[in-house]
Amino acid sequence: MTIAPVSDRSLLAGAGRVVVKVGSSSLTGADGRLDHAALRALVDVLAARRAAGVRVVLVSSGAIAAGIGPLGLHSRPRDLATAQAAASVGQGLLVAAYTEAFAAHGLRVGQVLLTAEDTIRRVNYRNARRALTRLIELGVVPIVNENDTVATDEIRFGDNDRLAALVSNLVHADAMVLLTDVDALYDGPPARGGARKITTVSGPADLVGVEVTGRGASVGTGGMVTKIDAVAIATGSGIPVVLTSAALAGPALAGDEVGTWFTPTGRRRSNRLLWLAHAAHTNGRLVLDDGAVRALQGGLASLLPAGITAVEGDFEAGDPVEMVSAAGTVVARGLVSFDAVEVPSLLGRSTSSLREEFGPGYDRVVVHRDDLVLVRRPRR
Ligand SMILES: Nc1ncnc2c1ncn2[C@@H]1O[C@H](COP(=O)(O)OP(=O)(O)O)[C@@H](O)[C@H]1O
Ligand SMILES: N[C@@H](CCC(=O)OP(=O)(O)O)C(=O)O
Repeated sequence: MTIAPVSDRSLLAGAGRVVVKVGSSSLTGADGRLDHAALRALVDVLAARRAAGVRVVLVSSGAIAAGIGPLGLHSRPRDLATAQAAASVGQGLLVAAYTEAFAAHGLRVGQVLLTAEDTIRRVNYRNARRALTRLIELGVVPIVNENDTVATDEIRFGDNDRLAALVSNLVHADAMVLLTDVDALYDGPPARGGARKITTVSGPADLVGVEVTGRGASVGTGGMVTKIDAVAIATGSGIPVVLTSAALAGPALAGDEVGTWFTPTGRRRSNRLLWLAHAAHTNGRLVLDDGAVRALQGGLASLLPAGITAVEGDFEAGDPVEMVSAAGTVVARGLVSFDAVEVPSLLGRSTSSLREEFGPGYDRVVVHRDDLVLVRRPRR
């Protein structure tokens, strides 16, 4: 007797915990303002999944879009300060709309605002994880967004796609669903015409030749590029992803054959430093000698002062920095334990000579291995 192959997507139908991310483009009308009917339609679908026993965490964009109308703006603000002001006004309205729509189904929501830093600093990370876990246990639907008002240009997600991938990892989601304004990934920007739909992606090799652009809808940010980055983070840590349109959220969550299905490529792993591995911005660079590069790539070593040949940038202890080889290849990212001004006097020195000269406290590692993540360049 032959057993019919079980579609991977059946995983979704039986998932216990799912992170759903909805983009600004799916929540706004042609005028760029919040589309309440679209929001309610999404909530109806999510509430039905909750009723079926699935714990849903919603990562929702739309704060800036929701602030456009009330502030009398005509389009999405380009400068950071006005975008932050719009997010400040819009986030309250967005969550009020969700609170009302979920309440119609007898469900409570909880607002969770995160910054990129919350996903790398150990204390913040643990806090965020604890709070999200408790909300889920209490039967609340967490509604997550980036804390736009305090996020700085230097360290921010900017789009919610990667944030959703990190949240998926944080809450140990069984699957992540990315909802946008196209029904699937295509082999080129669909607006151009002639592009073909891709139904399954089993690994990076399936993306070779696929053209994705960073320009999305006028209210969205990051286009398909940040979604593919988010997919790499999630699938690389064992979480399958479905990418489809908000209109197909119901079938997607039920495990039907809609959108693009991305199969996991890696295993679940320690996740605190995931964002650091994929961060666009670091505050400085440490140049390493060959021995230090080999030691870090071995996977067990911390970075000692003796392996550093040069320091670049202006950082403080606790900031994210890149570690590069003599040829300039990024080997790792990590949280540094000295200020930039302190490092030059440590260069090339053994920890015992540092202790003798500067006293205890200066014999510590420059980047501890618990605060360090190796960088493997994505193949595009
Ligand atoms: N290869 C591709 N396949 C599908 N969509 C693509 C592709 N390349 C670019 N896009 C664009 O990405 C857009 C979605 O990104 P974005 O506007 O940032 O959405 P969201 O607000 O949902 O995050 C789509 O509207 C589409 O035009
Ligand atoms: N935090 C921002 C999200 C930025 C954004 O537009 O993201 P997305 O639509 O998901 O590409 C907001 O709520 O407006």
